[in-house]
Amino acid sequence: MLEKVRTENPIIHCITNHVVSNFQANGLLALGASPIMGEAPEEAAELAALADAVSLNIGTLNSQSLTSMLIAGKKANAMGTPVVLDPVGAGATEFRKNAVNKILEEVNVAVIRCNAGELAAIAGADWQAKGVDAGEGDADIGEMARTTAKRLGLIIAVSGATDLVTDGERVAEIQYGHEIMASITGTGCLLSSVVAAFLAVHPKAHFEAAAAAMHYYAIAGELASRQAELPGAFQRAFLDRLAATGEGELDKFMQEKEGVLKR
Ligand SMILES: Nc1ncnc2c1ncn2[C@@H]1O[C@H](COP(=O)(O)OP(=O)(O)OP(=O)(O)O)[C@@H](O)[C@H]1O
Ligand SMILES: Cc1ncsc1CCO
Ligand SMILES: [Mg+2]
Repeated sequence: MLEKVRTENPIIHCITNHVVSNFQANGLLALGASPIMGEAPEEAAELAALADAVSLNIGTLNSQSLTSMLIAGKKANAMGTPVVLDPVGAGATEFRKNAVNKILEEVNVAVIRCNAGELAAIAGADWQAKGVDAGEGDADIGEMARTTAKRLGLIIAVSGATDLVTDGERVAEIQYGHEIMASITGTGCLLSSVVAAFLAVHPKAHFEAAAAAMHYYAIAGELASRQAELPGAFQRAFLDRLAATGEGELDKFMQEKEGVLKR
């Protein structure tokens, strides 16, 4: 599924936050997609119309960018283009919570890519999120993801030490990755747009595409963690692994892991 992203080079329209915008664009380029960032309401419909997927991220939302997200999301829906939503810090403020609800009411979102704290906010579960970070809680993340995916009729891809992807019925669990991935900002945000890029080229298999994106990303992170121990070096190594990891490297990595588990 990864090679198809590289050969088709999909255009991803990102309305994202100003913390990660550059990292997100570079990560999409490393993957082999074509990012275009743009958040003016005046051009939101045109950008969404030329894109193969739309990636919405509320990390530094304001009323104008919310308007743009609604315009871009609706245009994408009308064109049959997939929309991914990253509800950054959904539980942190009323503004974010209301915005997520409004987007979910007005736009047909294919995948919500979030961390556990954001999922809990959407699910209405008891949870101590920590700003944009996942935080802590007792709720069963798998159960929360499944019931919320079913209720909203979409796919949920929740990241953390273990990633879960579910459409409410099927569940894929990804155990790869490394904790250093959470030590640089925006690994979740970039992941959301990587999911969008995989959806763009697999229109009939969104669940499989989201799971493949999460596998590729976690493995690239774990491979990069073997090359760099500190955040600055890791960010570089991670971009390099996103670019250099192909289907062959993914297969080799998973076979090695399997071997370790069996031993
Ligand atoms: N403890 C961990 N062990 C392994 N992988 C991790 C760990 N924490 C995060 N990751 C990986 O890092 C990536 C980003 O996930 P994370 O849950 O940190 O997103 P996020 O909270 O939305 O990040 P941000 O908002 O800063 O962009 C995922 O690929 C996830 O698998
Ligand atoms: C730190 C931060 N604040 C708003 S968005 C963002 C990027 C990580 O989600
Ligand atoms: Mg996030």
